[in-house]
Amino acid sequence: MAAAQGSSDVSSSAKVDFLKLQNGSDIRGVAVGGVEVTLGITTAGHDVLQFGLASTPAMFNSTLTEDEINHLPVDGAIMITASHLPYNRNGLKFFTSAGGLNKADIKDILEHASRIYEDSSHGSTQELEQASKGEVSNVDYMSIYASDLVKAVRKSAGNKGRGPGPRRRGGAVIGDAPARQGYKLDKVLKPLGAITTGSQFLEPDGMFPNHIPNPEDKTAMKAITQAVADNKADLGIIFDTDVDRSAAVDSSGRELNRNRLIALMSAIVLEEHPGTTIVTDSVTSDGLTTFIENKLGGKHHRFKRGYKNVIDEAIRLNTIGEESHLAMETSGHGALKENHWLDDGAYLMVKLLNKLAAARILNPNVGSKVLTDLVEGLEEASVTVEIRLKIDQNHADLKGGSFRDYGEAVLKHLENSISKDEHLCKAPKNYEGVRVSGYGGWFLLRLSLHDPVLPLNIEAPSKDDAIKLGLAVLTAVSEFPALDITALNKFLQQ
Ligand SMILES: O=P(O)(O)OC[C@H]1O[C@H](O)[C@H](O)[C@@H](O)[C@@H]1O
Repeated sequence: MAAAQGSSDVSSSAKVDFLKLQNGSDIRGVAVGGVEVTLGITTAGHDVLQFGLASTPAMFNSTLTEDEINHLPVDGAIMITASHLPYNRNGLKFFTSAGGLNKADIKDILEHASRIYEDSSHGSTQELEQASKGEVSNVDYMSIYASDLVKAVRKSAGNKGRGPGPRRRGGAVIGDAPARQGYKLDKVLKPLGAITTGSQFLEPDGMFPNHIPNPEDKTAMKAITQAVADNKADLGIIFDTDVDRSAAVDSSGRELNRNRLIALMSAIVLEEHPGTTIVTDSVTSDGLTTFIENKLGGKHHRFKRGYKNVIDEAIRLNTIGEESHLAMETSGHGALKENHWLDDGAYLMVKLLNKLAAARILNPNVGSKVLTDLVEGLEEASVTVEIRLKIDQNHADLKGGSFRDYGEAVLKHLENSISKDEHLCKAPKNYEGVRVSGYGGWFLLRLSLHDPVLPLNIEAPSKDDAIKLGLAVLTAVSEFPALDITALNKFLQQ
């Protein structure tokens, strides 16, 4: 199993000796990992609360919820999920009340686990079960968590009526919960008075038969947009598998994801915290910066790719006296200071529902246009592409070095080459890769966080301009034979 990273920087030692833990999982975790995790924990003498099918943000929340009857809060939580990755992958996310564990903590856990395994007698499952000392209880935590979300939205609506309960145009909030987290719709949206008829793919199915469970995926967004249109709904909401990412669609079918969702969240957060800094990943658009800084009066800090990087940077800014309340990636990961810096797709959607609920107090007929209006003025490029260039790790040109070194060499060469081009200008502030403006648009070439890949993002006002930017990259990278430039050539020849 791969260990997935969470989001905190609590010291490793504080977390080793969990007293009472719980585990929950997305749909594939139920089938694969839950039993083994529980057995491992009880064998070590600790009690386990099993939540069954759960979401990542809920698992973290269970470390904070005060509920003596249900033995809450727990000391630590483990979520079994591989998010949007295929059904045959799995991973673990670990939480304490201080947030998710970071890379160093996880390395520590893995080293501990490996030592314990080596020292153990490698007993059979039956022997382990017999040795088991901790107690296992089942708790329906998702109901507790969902009712807290409902309370949060009701509070925003001044506790009047049932909440946003969209009624215009047939009054529906449509959910597309890629076959995994749909059950939550009934527990959150229905009590708020929303009609959820037309919601789709709600039956848990770990094979993900309908589309990749990823709000960045075009097919996924098309599916929810179609459902909104078919049902004349006010709002569509879509999550990834473990609900730490989300996106929305307004009643006119306009997608509220990627830069647009960051713009929308920034508008909401900057109303509450004027002038605050919004931290985002590196592939956000120039239009987003203009929108945050000129229209909303905030500060845009474009940092690195990776939700953990973005969250940690926002936390760091606060510690050095720069106020930041929102850290968000174009992938749909978003964390708010008010929500313990947890990347929580459900909480982002609650913030949107809050906005809708508050607007309905003034005008009961108002729909999701309230949200769309908040991103009015966000400039968007006509052409937006991401092209991923693979590095062949076995190629002789690597000369035995790592793909990272090779990628760095490509980037260095690109940087030199663009400095000689009068049409191009290097971004004055940039935290990863090479970001360049020119021809009314920009490109960013960087190393992938995990893979032997150099992702290239290009945004431009026209295909011609995008091609000019792409050609500037091609000229520099063609000198590196271990780099597969097929995808770039294909784009340039289209
Ligand atoms: O660097 P890339 O290959 O584009 O991957 C970047 C992505 O990696 C993971 O999925 C992280 O969870 C995301 O936060 C990040 O955006």
